[in-house]
Amino acid sequence: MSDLLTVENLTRHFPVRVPGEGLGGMFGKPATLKAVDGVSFSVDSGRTLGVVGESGCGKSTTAKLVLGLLPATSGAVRFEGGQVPAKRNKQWRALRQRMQMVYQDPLGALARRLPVAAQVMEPLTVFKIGTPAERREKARELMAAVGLTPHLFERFPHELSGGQRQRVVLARALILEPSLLVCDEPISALDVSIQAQVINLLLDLQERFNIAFLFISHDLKVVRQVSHEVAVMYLGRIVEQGDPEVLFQEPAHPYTQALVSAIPSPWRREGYQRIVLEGDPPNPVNVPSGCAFHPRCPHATSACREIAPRLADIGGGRKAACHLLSPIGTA
Ligand SMILES: Nc1ncnc2c1ncn2[C@@H]1O[C@H](COP(=O)(O)OP(=O)(O)OP(=O)(O)O)[C@@H](O)[C@H]1O
Repeated sequence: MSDLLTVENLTRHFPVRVPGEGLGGMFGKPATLKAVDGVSFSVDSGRTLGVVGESGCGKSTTAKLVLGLLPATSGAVRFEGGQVPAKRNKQWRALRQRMQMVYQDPLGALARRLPVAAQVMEPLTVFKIGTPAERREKARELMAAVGLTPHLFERFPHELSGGQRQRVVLARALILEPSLLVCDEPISALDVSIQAQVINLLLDLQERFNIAFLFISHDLKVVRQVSHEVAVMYLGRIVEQGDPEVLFQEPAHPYTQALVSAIPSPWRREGYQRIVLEGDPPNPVNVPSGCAFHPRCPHATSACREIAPRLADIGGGRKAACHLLSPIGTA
């Protein structure tokens, strides 16, 4: 199975201004915010890579870089054998047909004054695919595939429930037959009772259409359920990556251990204690030296304060960026 999506050493730094001292600091000192800082991964056809990490760790920025919605500062994204271009040119538009995005807020993603069937059909019109009758037929097919009944087809988004709207968004994303769906918190705006339905639908669609997912969420339970592989991000970097069952049962990196320890029990091993992280929440403008996690890490040594660990193989198909887990080597 060859990689569908390969991300190599991707970085995105934002120029920002931070409050400074004296009069000159009134307007803020220029600084660099490292939202994504050297991220590499790959996703195979029909597989799911789940990306987790606390707010601000760079998940959404990674998604935008993959889709070419944001230019990278450095690094590369390869999709279906081609480089995703930095500019929105003809090649980018062709690739974008094959990778689609599902956002958190389905209402915000849909036009208010257009019946949902017309919105599902729209990508075919934009890309001039098929005749009007063929487009209508394809839209009906897709809406049925995501579990929308015909009496809803001509309704407006505000006349649907949150779950139905997310189904519309999915039908529209699938109509161009993408091979990759980038899902950024796709269920977090939905009622808990509906979340499971949408997750089951995503799993079903993946099996039927062999779609790969880059699945971003802060909900570790959902990520464990849907993912074939999980990447844990901290301050713009992947700190641990591997099979979800192993990673969630036996988290190796101290940060993953803390994340997993916060998940309500049946998941936790017997005797597994909740780990409360000390120290301030991370600031991507002022990334700590060495291992960025060291100020909050209960096991940090002097080496951790000085040398940035690289993401290295720690056995069992797992990778971690931690000096405690692999011999010292810088990132
Ligand atoms: N356009 C921008 N300009 C400056 N900073 C930005 C910009 N976009 C994102 N950031 C910063 O980059 C960092 C990563 O943001 P990102 O949205 O990728 O995080 P996230 O992990 O998706 O967070 P959340 O789970 O809250 O959505 C944050 O510190 C954010 O404030």
